Amino acid sequence: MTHLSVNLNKIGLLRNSRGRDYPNVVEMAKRTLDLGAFGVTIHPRPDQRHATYKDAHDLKNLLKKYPGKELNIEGFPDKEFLNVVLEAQPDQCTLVPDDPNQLTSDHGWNIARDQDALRPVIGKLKAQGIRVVLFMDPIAENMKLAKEVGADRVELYTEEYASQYDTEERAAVLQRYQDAAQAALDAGLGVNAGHDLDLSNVEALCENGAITEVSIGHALTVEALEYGWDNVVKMYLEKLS
Ligand SMILES: CC(=O)[C@@H](O)[C@H](O)COP(=O)(O)O
Ligand SMILES: NCC(=O)COP(=O)(O)O
Repeated sequence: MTHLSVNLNKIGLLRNSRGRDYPNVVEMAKRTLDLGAFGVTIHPRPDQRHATYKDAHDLKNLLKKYPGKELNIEGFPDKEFLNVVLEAQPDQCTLVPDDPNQLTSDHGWNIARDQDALRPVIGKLKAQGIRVVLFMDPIAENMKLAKEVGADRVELYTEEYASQYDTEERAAVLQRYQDAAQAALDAGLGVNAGHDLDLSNVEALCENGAITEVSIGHALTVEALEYGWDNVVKMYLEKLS
């Protein structure tokens, strides 16, 4: 079984588009957890275009009422982001090497280049009992270094898997992700995955059991326009069970 963490960024985007608290991110998180999701994720970006730093605190307060469920906060570890994470104390923090002006996340860490910056950040988060995840491209050779800089898990960046899923490259690409996941496990890391996963491609990625948690938001929100939020969350839970 793979845990489902629903990314609420697009709920935040809809909310921010009218300047009122509707839809309410905390209400959607509560609804999602009550449906059986393992957790919720937000990825607040410096411009707070969708998820906000206030959402981090509000969601943390909600999760206090859900023992065993988790809050995952993703983002680039700049000073403001780290202050928010250290205040909010999520269960998990996924560090993502995004520039502020990126449309969305589109690459994993270059740990060999960034290790001196990452080590103290990871140490500070872990000292607070926060599980630390590094957002990584599916390159098996890089997994040992993720462990060496102190990460607890990696999150495999799955855009390439998703974009190749409906092509004849599917099997080869999936094998590369499975090899990267196994290399992470062999290095003593847990394995998460996310970005562009959807109802059609999530099952094949997770069926060998190597992946502990997927975080899904964009496609899930779009699919909910067709099937309804509750039905879509239940559909993912069924596929990941
Ligand atoms: C790291 C990752 O893949 C997700 O957090 C993704 O970046 C969502 O961000 P947007 O919702 O801004 O696309
Ligand atoms: N880490 C991936 C995530 O949180 C959601 O990515 P997406 O499903 O919005 O592409």
